[in-house]
Amino acid sequence: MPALPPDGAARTPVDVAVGVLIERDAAGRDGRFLLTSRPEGKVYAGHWEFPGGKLEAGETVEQALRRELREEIGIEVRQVEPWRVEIVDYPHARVRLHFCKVHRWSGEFQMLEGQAMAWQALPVEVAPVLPGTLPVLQWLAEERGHAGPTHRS
Ligand SMILES: Nc1nc2c([nH]c(=O)n2[C@@H]2O[C@H](COP(=O)(O)OP(=O)(O)OP(=O)(O)O)[C@@H](O)[C@H]2O)c(=O)[nH]1
Repeated sequence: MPALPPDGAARTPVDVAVGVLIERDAAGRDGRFLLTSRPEGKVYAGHWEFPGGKLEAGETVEQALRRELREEIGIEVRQVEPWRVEIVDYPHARVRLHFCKVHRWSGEFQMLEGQAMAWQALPVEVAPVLPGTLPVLQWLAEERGHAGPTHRS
């Protein structure tokens, strides 16, 4: 009988679309970015993350991102820029995170799932941050030439 693959390798990743909403200053430079807290009742409740969620059957990353941000924070995304893809192994799931930058959206923010929102710069002040979010803070730090911690430990 063939040996079973180790646990992590056996788990097919779940695709997740994640939006990194970024404000631009008057000179067009990237400024603060939006974090939201995970609502009660979800795994990692209270942890801060970039808003998003799992792709539904047949959806593209962009379609899922538009739907999730409409459902969770009440905005219409106007433009999506695919950025990086990262696989993270959690005890509860293996996820493939499709991080997209979003610079243009419309509508008023509404926290439709009882979350909190916070516009943040580096280092991030809200805590705790979801583990899967930490690489993104590192990428933003590299892009922005930010030295030192990216978040509170
Ligand atoms: N939204 C989001 N999810 C992330 C990030 N980083 C990260 O590891 N994840 C993981 O990706 C998965 C997203 O699932 P979710 O539970 O938010 O998705 P969903 O809104 O479709 O929820 P549901 O399962 O209640 O329908 C979770 O396992 C979450 O831990 C992030 O920055 N943002």
